[in-house]
Amino acid sequence: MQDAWSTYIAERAVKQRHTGRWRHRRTRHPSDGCHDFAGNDYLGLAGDPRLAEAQAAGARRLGAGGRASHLVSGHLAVHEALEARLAALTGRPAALLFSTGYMANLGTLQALCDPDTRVFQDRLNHASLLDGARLAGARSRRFHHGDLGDLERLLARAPHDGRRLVVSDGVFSMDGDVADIAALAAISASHGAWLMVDDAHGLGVLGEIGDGCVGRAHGVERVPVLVGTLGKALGSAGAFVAGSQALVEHLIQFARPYVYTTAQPPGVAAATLKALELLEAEPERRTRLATLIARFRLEATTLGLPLAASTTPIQPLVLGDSERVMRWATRLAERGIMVGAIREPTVPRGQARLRITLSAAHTDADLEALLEGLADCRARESLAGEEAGP
Ligand SMILES: Cc1ncc(COP(=O)(O)O)c(C=O)c1O
Repeated sequence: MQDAWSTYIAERAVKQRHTGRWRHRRTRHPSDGCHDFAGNDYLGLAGDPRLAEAQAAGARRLGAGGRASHLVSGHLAVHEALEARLAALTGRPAALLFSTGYMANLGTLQALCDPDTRVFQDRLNHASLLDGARLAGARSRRFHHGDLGDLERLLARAPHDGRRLVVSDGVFSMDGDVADIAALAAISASHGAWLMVDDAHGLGVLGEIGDGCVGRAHGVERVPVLVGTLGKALGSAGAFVAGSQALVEHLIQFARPYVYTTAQPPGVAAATLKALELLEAEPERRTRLATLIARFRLEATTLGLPLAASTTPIQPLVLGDSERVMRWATRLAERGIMVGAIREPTVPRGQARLRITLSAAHTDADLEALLEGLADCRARESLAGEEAGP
């Protein structure tokens, strides 16, 4: 006879498979010859040997492990140096390092909010932002994606007691569009709310110096809470929250995912410092990325592919239904091309998509292979009279 846990696990598995939501992992090696259009390594720094060398040198000097939490004995000079560099990059007085972006968002919302806080989130915000508000027990409302009128309406209607926080992704991870930071900041200020932006996908890519879609253009008085992640364009791992000294101090005191976790291994912090050095020294990475984005969009338009209105390295092709997305992704995989196959519940029903991401590390041949693969998917679909979708 099955015990209650086995039954529960088996039933959840059946339901997950039945609804087409079963998730798979693929084991691969970064140099397996695949054309990788699924990652977030936008500047091609993750595979740069100089980051690996910096990481190894950091580990040799300071140890491979994080040893203890930051508040016990894990906080080293290399973490302090990295926080200072991140604060300078984003034009903020201070920054606090977290081990992952998920934890940075969870910890920040948990430390700032409580059941008396009113949180206003873009409907397409990252799961970690939604989970953070839930963890805090905050009163959350979600506004229609990018709909500033809807946000204004919700703010105007909500009682004016207590603290209010407007929360948005900077670059939306599944759509690639960029939030209107200036407008969000103005609306938040006029309704007495703070603005928190998670610029996980903008940092390193957008802004004059790769400081992201918030960065120096929108100072701490306009965007008091800024989150950036380090495992995407910066090619290493971890995340940070940048803002006033008082905000950082508050997080050190109250953000449980900061307090109760082991510090980031020092080698990882050393690798991120190297990435920041390369971000400044090699602006051609961003120029190359911009060229690839422009070429992809031009040629995809010529092929009649359902491009989204994105100018960032995230270039989704919204194919509609999940089966169609899986068909295209499988056909591309047969050609050695990896793309993200994104389905419900990550995106709303009927908006399943191929999430194609571009990187400065892609060669012209990589891009041509992708475009040929996509053209082939399209042609085979027409031949077979398969569902063409939008
Ligand atoms: C917008 C956004 N925020 C936060 C995260 C989480 O960051 P991390 O992977 O460092 O946990 C992600 C994705 O991973 C993301 O897309």
